Amino acid sequence: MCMSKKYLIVYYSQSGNTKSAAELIQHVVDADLYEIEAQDPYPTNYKELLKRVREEMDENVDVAYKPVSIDVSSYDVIFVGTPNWGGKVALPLATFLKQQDLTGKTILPFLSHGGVGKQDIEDDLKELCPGAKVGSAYSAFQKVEEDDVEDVIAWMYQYMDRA
Ligand SMILES: Cc1cc2nc3c(=O)[nH]c(=O)nc-3n(C[C@H](O)[C@H](O)[C@H](O)COP(=O)(O)O)c2cc1C
Repeated sequence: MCMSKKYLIVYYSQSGNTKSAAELIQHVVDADLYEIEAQDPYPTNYKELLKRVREEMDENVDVAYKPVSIDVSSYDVIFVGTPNWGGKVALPLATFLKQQDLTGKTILPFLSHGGVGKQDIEDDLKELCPGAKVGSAYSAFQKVEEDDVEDVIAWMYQYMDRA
């Protein structure tokens, strides 16, 4: 991967799994790292969390996120990390992405899932980031460990010439 490019990692993580992948990526590539958080924190109780997210998805809510100062225009490659939420990008991160102009940017998605894999998350990202080049996602079951670093490097290096 060309090191003169500027790299950003932006992610949402409800229970820390996507965060572990974000931190592993930052271990490999010199990137600025930002976490998106919901303005109104989600319940810690899993049933209540699912209920709220289901309602927000049904009602197509743009879930607000806590103010964060990221100027995406200064980056060439943006690693975007999300948990799989019903085959979609986590809602506060989706709101953030919708509000950015990512035209011409390379988006490298990574995600954590609970057993179903990446489903339609790449397509969801393409819709959320019109004009961006969205690569194929690195997908992890729950948390990544240090041992996964070789897989992460192999995934990143697919984009060496293009990113
Ligand atoms: C609202 C919600 C919806 C989810 N939907 C799915 C799903 O459709 N498929 C799946 O494999 N996992 C699903 N999961 C599980 C998460 O993707 C999984 O636990 C992930 O590791 C969480 O990452 P995080 O710790 O970064 O939040 C869902 C979790 C939540 C909270």
